Amino acid sequence: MDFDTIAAISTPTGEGAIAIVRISGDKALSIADAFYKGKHSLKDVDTHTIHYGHLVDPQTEEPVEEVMVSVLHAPKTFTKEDVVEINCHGGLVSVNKVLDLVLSHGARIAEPGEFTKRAFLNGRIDLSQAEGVMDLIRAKTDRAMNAALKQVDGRLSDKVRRLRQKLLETVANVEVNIDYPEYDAESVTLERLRAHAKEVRAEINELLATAKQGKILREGLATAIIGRPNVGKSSLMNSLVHENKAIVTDVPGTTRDVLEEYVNVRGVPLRLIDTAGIRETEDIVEKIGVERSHQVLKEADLVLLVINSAERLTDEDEALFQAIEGLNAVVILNKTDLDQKVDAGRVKELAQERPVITASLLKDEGIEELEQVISKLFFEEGVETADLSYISNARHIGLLNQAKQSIDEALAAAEMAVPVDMVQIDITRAWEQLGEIVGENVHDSLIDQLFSQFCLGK
Ligand SMILES: Nc1nc2c(c(=O)[nH]1)N(C=O)[C@@H](CNc1ccc(C(=O)N[C@@H](CCC(=O)O)C(=O)O)cc1)CN2
Ligand SMILES: Nc1nc2c(ncn2[C@@H]2O[C@H](COP(=O)(O)OP(=O)(O)OP(=O)(O)O)[C@@H](O)[C@H]2O)c(=O)[nH]1
Ligand SMILES: [Mg+2]
Repeated sequence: MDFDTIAAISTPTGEGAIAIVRISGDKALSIADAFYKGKHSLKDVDTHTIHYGHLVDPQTEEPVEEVMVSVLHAPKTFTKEDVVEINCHGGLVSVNKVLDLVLSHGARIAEPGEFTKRAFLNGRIDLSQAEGVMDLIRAKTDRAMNAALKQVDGRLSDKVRRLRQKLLETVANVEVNIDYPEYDAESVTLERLRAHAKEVRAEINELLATAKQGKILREGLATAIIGRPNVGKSSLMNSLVHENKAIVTDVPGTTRDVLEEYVNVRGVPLRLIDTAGIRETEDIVEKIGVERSHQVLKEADLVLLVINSAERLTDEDEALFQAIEGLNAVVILNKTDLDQKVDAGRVKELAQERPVITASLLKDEGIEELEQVISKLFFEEGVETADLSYISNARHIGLLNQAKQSIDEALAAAEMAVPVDMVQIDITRAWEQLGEIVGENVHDSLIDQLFSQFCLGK
């Protein structure tokens, strides 16, 4: 396809050793060559080679930067277009000067995600692979990164293509039946269609079964630490992240706002949320914090309820147990190094089926057990798919559900002995819905919206 030449800074902003300005498009080489001075003209060098030299502003003849320039000829590049990457010194001023030079010689500044969008539009990758690229950048744990990498490699695309092929074959069968009714008795066709459709439905169900964990892998399990003031919530946060991120003091009401940290607990990504201790309070700042704590509770996938075992249970503790009714939770009886005053039997009763762990965060006791319980909660429920192909993207989940419904409708129609070409309509719809996952027949505005969520220079 014919596109203009784009450029962007492809490394994070800030000071670093090296920064890269990436250029892609027909004019990439001639643009870079206009201000590059080295041993050879960039037009004469082999593809996939890197060259030392200087950038010189042709107007002022002032040297701008000392650089290394990579030259990559189409089509074996990230975008399938000619690509030039200028590796310059990683200072804000330097890299922006280089970008300005590139832009003033005929390149246009790239939109967020535009390099990856070109890889898609030029047919190097499909839409689910492009979405995988973004997940790769955002991955917060090894596991999430592996899953994203598989998607970039086309694992999901291959699966979706196979399912579509299977549906297509049933449709082809139906066509034969319509065109040459004498070839294949309608009942035989329907029988085959039913069998194939059921197979596809089963595989879609398998994919959907990985979705819950996929979403958690991507976004982290929203884990709220709650409890009365001063019971050790912030201490728990610090123990789990193995760092002193949250302020811990012996003053009740220390944590005023909600504090978030990502942590990897035995492969389970947690989005840990430390909250303000929940109590009736007149302090205006603390009051807002307490309201936010209640809000966090509403959105939590998992609750860690901390109780001070060196004090008797209070009405506030009992109220907290009520507040977590119906939620996944682990109860932590903290401060076991002090004189024990809590009624452990009553806590067990209030916790119902939920795990209760005793801990002394001050002495670093109980954390191992808690980590074990969390990873068990996460992996026990289901399917830890061996090949790590999780579905985690809301768009994919929606489309899989739609395709499943279309197949259900086809199967229901087949049961009711409606004409076979009516059944075909439902199967074709399922085929189209699966196609949207890999980017077939998707609307331009959806494409634009998906890529605009990428970061600049990607
Ligand atoms: N300097 C630099 N590093 C980078 C990237 C980049 O664009 N520039 N990437 C950007 O994300 C990633 C690497 N991704 C890439 C993916 C495909 C191709 C590519 O040229 N593919 C061709 C040819 C493959 C081959 O030679 O075998 C193709 O698939 O046709 C290049 C980079 C990570 N590191
Ligand atoms: N003895 C003892 N003290 C602890 C233990 N865990 C935490 N503490 C102390 O309890 C006090 C409160 O701890 P924090 O972690 O700040 O408690 P919090 O629940 O976050 O308190 P707020 O933010 O005020 O709601 C601090 O002085 C901690 O050092 C423990 O296991 N044993
Ligand atoms: Mg705190």
